[in-house]
Formats: sequence, structure tokens, C-alpha cells
Amino acid sequence: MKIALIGYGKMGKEIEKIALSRGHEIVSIIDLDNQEDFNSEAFKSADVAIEFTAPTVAYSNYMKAFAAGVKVVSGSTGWMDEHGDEIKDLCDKGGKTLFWASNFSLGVGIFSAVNKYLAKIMNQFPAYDVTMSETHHIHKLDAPSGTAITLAEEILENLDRKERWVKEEANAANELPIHSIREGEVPGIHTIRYESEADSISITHDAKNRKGFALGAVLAAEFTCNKQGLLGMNDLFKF
Ligand SMILES: NC(=O)C1=CN([C@@H]2O[C@H](COP(=O)(O)OP(=O)(O)OC[C@H]3O[C@@H](n4cnc5c(N)ncnc54)[C@H](OP(=O)(O)O)[C@@H]3O)[C@@H](O)[C@H]2O)C=CC1
Ligand SMILES: O=C(O)C1=N[C@H](C(=O)O)C[C@H](O)C1
Repeated sequence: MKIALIGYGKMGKEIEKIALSRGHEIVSIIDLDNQEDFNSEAFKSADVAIEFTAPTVAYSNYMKAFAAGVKVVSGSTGWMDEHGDEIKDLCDKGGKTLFWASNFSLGVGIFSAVNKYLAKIMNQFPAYDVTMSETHHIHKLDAPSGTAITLAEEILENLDRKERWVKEEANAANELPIHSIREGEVPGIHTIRYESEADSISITHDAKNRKGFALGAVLAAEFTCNKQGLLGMNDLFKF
């Protein structure tokens, strides 16, 4: 498969290694300083572009790739609030293709299935209150992390007594607080904690490095090259 990379930072470089090891060809690498390459024949020849950049530029990168007729797999976080509806429309009605996931690792896929199950069980146990924390490296631009928001949305869908997530401190019983910590070079830790007066139950996903994210993104690209529409991890893995 011919792959273009948009964003050649920590994730772009990790994805390049995994894509090459799986026999793919990298036909174009677009970073901040060669934006004109979106118009190149090399970029247009890609079966899929894999985009990992930043919250403020992800959406415009999708538009440039779509204009070049290239499908996109993206893990960039922090853009959904502003452009989520528009992207959904473009994919559902406009024939464009975006595979997006807040977290591409298989481990987080498994963690998310456990999260939903645990939230459902907790409907029977009102003595437990739930909180979430996420820890990432100091370079991260968005908070809470995209993964934390996805996990929180899963809790809201499955635990009847919670209605919205909030940053840091809950002010009402129906709020789920997400605490964000930025330290060192941590690749990503997410913890969900249920606490009663008697005890606590915690589940944690702790990424040891970025390999899991990168492998998931390449698997998603392999999946996406002959698909159309707005795709996500639920399309790739059935848990
Ligand atoms: N879904 C998932 O599984 C994961 C998602 N992420 C998300 O992916 C994103 C990138 O993460 P990461 O690789 O660690 O970040 P980095 O900062 O290491 O890399 C981002 C790269 O994008 C470049 N860039 C900035 N603007 C543009 C642009 N307009 N066009 C093309 N390239 C651009 C940056 O260039 P320069 O350095 O010159 O600014 C940099 O090389 C973040 O939003 C992060 O949250 C990260 C890991 C996993
Ligand atoms: O910025 C990161 O590094 C990460 N971002 C994603 C997120 O916001 O959830 C995924 C992973 O946790 C690493």
C-alpha cells in the first residue's frame, strides 16, 4: 500500500518504521515546512494518508487531503468540538473517508470494553463514585486527553447517575471529573477509579511507548484503503 504521512513528529516517525516493516511504501511526508506537497503527484498517489499533527491544524489537513482525493487515518486529538459535525457530514454525505480514533492501541480497545462493562455494573451499586485521571508528557497541547474524553463518554452512556464530564473538580453528583497531569515524557496513562466508603476499584491502561498507537494506526490504514465514510476502532475490532 502507498502511504503518505502528514506530521513527522513522534508519531509520524514511529508509524513510518511500522509501515515499512509491514511492506508498505511511504510516498510523501508532509510537515509544517512543505505544505505545497499536498498538491504533489506523490501525495495524490497515496492510498491513505496517516495524519498525526496537532489540535489546531488537523481539520485543515483533512480538507487538503480530501481535496487531493486521498483518504485519511488520523489520531490527532482536540479538534472534535469545533469540527466534529462538519466532518461527519462530509463523510456521511460527501463521499469523504476519515478513520479517526482518540487512541489506536489494542490495549485501550480492550480497556474501553472493560470500562463500559464496569460502568454498567455500577448502576447497581450507588455507593461508588467514579473519577478519572490521565497523565501525559509535558509537550501535550490538549487536556483532557482525547482518550480520557472517549472513556468518559463511554461511562456517561452506561452509568445512569452521571450526565456530563468536567475538568478537574466535580460540583454536582451527576458530574464525572477528569484530572489531567503533565509530567516528564509519559506516553499516556489513564485510570478510572470507583470509590465507596469501604474500598476502591481502579482500572489503568499504561502505555509503555508509542509502538501500540503506531501499529494500530497502520492496521487502520490497511483497513481503510478500500472503505468509505467515517470509521473508528469499533469498525476495526469487535470486542
Ligand atoms: N490517537 C492516538 O492513538 C494518538 C494520538 N496522538 C495525537 O497525535 C497528535 C500528534 O502527536 P505527536 O506525534 O506525539 O506530536 P508531535 O508534536 O511529536 O508531532 C506533530 C508533528 O506535526 C507537525 N505539524 C504541525 N503542524 C503541521 C501541519 N499543519 N501540517 C503537517 N504537519 C504539522 C509538527 O511539526 P513542528 O514540530 O515543526 O511543529 C510535528 O512534526 C497529537 O494531537 C496527539 O494527541 C498521539 C499519540 C497517539
Ligand atoms: O498526545 C499524546 O501523546 C497522546 N494523545 C492521545 C490522547 O489525547 O488521548 C492518545 C495517547 O494517550 C497519547
